[in-house]
Parts: sequence; C-alpha cells; structure tokens
Amino acid sequence: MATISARGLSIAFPLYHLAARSLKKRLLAKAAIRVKTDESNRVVVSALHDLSFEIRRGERVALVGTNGAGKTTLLRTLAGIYEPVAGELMVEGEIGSLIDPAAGMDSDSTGRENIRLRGLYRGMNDEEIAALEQDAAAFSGLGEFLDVPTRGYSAGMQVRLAFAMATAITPQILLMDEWFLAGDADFMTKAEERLARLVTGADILVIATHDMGVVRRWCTRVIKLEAGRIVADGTVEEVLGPAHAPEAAEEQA
Ligand SMILES: Nc1ncnc2c1ncn2[C@@H]1O[C@H](COP(=O)(O)OP(=O)(O)OP(=O)(O)O)[C@@H](O)[C@H]1O
Repeated sequence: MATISARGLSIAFPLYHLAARSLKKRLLAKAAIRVKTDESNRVVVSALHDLSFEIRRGERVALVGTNGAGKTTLLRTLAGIYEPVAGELMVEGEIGSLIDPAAGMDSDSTGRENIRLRGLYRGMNDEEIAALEQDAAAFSGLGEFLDVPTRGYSAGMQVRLAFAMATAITPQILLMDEWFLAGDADFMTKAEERLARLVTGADILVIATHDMGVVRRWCTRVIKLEAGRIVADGTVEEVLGPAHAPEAAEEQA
C-alpha cells in the first residue's frame, strides 16, 4: 500500500562558491534563518527544516507556499533525487515523477526510443513495451516528432512526452510540479481526463502549485510551506478557507 512518512526531514544545499569568509559573514548577517554554516563550516542553504508528516493512500496533497518556500525541493526529495541531511523519509510505492520534463530522457534518442527505454527501465516485456509505446504515442499527439531526437522538442512537446510516459502506467505515487498542467488547451483537456482517472485510482498525488483552482479541483489536503518549514497542514478548507474566498487563498500561497 502506498504511503509516505517523513520524520524531522531536513535538506540543505552547500553553496561552494560562497565559501569566502567576508561574503559568508555578510550573508549570515542578512539571512541567518536559511543561509547558515554547517558543522564542516560550509555555507549552506537550509531548503527544508524538520518536516514531519504522513501521507496515506487516497490522499491528494497540494504543496503551497511563496517562491523559495521549498515545494520543489520537497517533491525532489520524495522522488529520491535529494538525500536528507537529517531525519527520516520512507516512501512505499512506485513513483511517477513529473518534476522536470527532461529528467530520465536521453536527448539524443527520439521520443519513441525514449518511451521504449522507459519500458525497459521498468522491466517490461516486449508486449508491455509495445502497449506503452502505443499509448504514449497516442496521448502525446507528437505525430512525426515522435521519431525526432527529443533535443529538437519545444518545451511543450517535452512536457507532453514526459506526461504521457509517466501516466501511461498508473504509478502508485504521482509527484507533480504545477507547470505540467500548463500546456495548451487541447493538451490540458486530455491531461485533466488522464489525471482524473489516475487520482481517483486511490493512490497518492503530491502536487506543488501556486494555483488555488488546481488545489480546490484536485486536492484533499494542503501542506503549506514557508521558508522551508511546514506552517499549515490540513484539509483544503482548513488551510485555504471556504471555497468562496479564493482571493484570500491566492494570497496565502
Ligand atoms: N540546487 C540548489 N542549490 C542551492 N539552493 C537551492 C537548490 N535548490 C533549491 N535551493 C534553495 O532552496 C530553497 C527552496 O527552493 P524551492 O525551489 O524548493 O522552492 P519552491 O517553493 O519550489 O519555489 P518556487 O515557487 O519559486 O518554485 C530556496 O531558497 C532555493 O534557493
């Protein structure tokens, strides 16, 4: 059963180029909350600090917060891209990740080759790979571009292909950054249909977003981050207020 559990989770990024002592001092004086020195005396940005939460099967969680609050860092940590510097993280379930469209894609290979590579990576047999290829090709609507190396794709084309691949097989846990829902109108309609199928499959969705419309439409729970810390965690109504007050909600995020 899909679950995510975090206890005292912290993430910090070393800023190697800021090791000069004078600069360090200046930075520390200005922003001592998030830019610190660690035990090895390196300057680090504290991206996430002491997060504890559980996400269970059936929950659709929005990560909200202002720029730099830590939403993408948390998504990437859940995806296993970043290693916590402190605390524990347990993620049970197969992850589908829509955080960076180019991630996991070989830009010298065509869209079709990338789909097949993804199938191989997932340990699929020939028949399953053929089905994945058919589904992802149809959903992405890339037509002849499917046989062009992906380095020649526009940003929107990359999103289409990444979305098609990540959602062709329903992952147990879908991690998504909001701009995956920012395609053209035709893609959006298809993407919403597909997401609806996916999220009603009672697995876990975690989406980082500034769009309170997306939160109210898709999510059952909101975790609000501020400067790398959780400042609110509850149902959509609890954190954002009633549905008729979207302006207030927009300000909060
Ligand atoms: N690779 C990195 N190296 C150094 N600092 C980083 C790195 N990634 C993120 N940070 C820092 O971590 C903090 C959180 O950033 P993050 O991108 O997670 O915020 P966010 O809430 O997703 O912001 P936005 O809404 O602007 O996308 C910021 O202070 C950022 O500067």
